[in-house]
Amino acid sequence: MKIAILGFGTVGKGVYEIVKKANVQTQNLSVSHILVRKNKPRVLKEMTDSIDEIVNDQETDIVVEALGGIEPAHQYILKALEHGKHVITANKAVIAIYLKQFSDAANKHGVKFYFEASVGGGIPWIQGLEKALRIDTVNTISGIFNGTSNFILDQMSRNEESFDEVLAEAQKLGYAEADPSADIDGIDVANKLCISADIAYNINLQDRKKLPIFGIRNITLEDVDFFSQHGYAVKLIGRTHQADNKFDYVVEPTLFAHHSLEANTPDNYNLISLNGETIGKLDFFGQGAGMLPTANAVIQDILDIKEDKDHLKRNFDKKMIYSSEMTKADYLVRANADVGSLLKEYSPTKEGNYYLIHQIPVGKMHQIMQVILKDDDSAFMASLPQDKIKSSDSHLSKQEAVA
Ligand SMILES: NC(=O)C1=CN([C@@H]2O[C@H](COP(=O)(O)OP(=O)(O)OC[C@H]3O[C@@H](n4cnc5c(N)ncnc54)[C@H](OP(=O)(O)O)[C@@H]3O)[C@@H](O)[C@H]2O)C=CC1
Ligand SMILES: N[C@@H](CC=O)C(=O)O
Repeated sequence: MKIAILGFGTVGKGVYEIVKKANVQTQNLSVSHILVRKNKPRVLKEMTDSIDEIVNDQETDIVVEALGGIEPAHQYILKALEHGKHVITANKAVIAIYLKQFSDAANKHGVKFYFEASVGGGIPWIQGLEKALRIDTVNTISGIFNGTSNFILDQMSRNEESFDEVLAEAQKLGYAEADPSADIDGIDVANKLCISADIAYNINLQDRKKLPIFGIRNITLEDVDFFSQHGYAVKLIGRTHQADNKFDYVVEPTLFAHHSLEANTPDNYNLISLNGETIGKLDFFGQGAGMLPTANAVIQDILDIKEDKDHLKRNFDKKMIYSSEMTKADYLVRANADVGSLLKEYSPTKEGNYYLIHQIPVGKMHQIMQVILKDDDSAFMASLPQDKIKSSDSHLSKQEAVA
């Protein structure tokens, strides 16, 4: 099979490297083209700057899109599908918006559109989710979906390195997005959660403007220490659950007890869980970012196409209602401004600059946080796992009540 790779950065190079290694599974694969920008030197004979040359090449079977971003990735994927090429992409930003359009185009032109690498890097998450859905309704999806933010939080807590230092390291290691604000502001998690929810619920969740998304941009070493003193590690989490034709959805920092699986997910690793009716809780763990793990997931899709393996078919046309009130949680909010009055309905208690708020609807907490940020743009918040905060030995239950 001949493969064209669009984009020769971290992922594109990883795919090229694995195909070139030509092991037993991949020995009949070869790279026909590599799309690079006009101004780039052509250091490999496969390089071209013409997408038309690629889609019009009768011998190219599969196009691997690894450019990133929305345009021209969106147009190039459609063009390749319309020219009868199978398409594989790792680009969650473009899939989160156009999954239905790509799937419809692939069906129309009798080709496959696969995207395992787009969520969870090297973890076979999409495949695991689709397999669970063959039998079960999946009610909950949650977990650590971003390698860069996990690497940052892990290094901050283990080595007391500053946020900026660790972010620079994550960029050097090829974990971060071209614009790393997607990693630290929760947008990348939101894209991956959106793709997962689209598949799990068979919906087309395109408009995420009103969804609660809060990242780790404002976290400090002092926050990490404070949480740790109280027995918790902080992780950036994506979470959705459905019931009675409604679903909720949130991206936010969350605290986990030191002994939990989440707290022990290190480096660039992801931990994604689903809950199905008969299977119960299933956890998926592995490297969520990085050149070779991500390229490995792309090659798995290539081999599925080579072996003519179908993935789950979805039309993404179910209508469900998003509810911001479906779930309540306890939160810790760190703010320099006096925010007690904003939160008084939820019995806040206070320790230093940290407010503990009880059982507030998730959507409401995110709305209030937007107000708090207007007074203190360095404020931070994290939710708490329900079963932990109520334990009588928790230091957090011994805080002062806010008048
Ligand atoms: N890195 C990772 O661990 C993972 C990445 N992904 C996804 O994979 C995709 C690629 O990521 P990654 O490889 O890390 O990104 P990189 O920035 O390392 O690579 C992208 C490459 O594509 C090139 N490129 C961008 N636009 C064009 C264009 N119009 N024509 C030709 N070349 C272009 C870039 O060139 P230039 O540098 O000149 O802009 C760059 O060389 C992204 O969607 C990302 O979200 C998914 C899972 C994991
Ligand atoms: N920037 C992303 C790359 C993989 O999806 C991450 O850090 O998880």
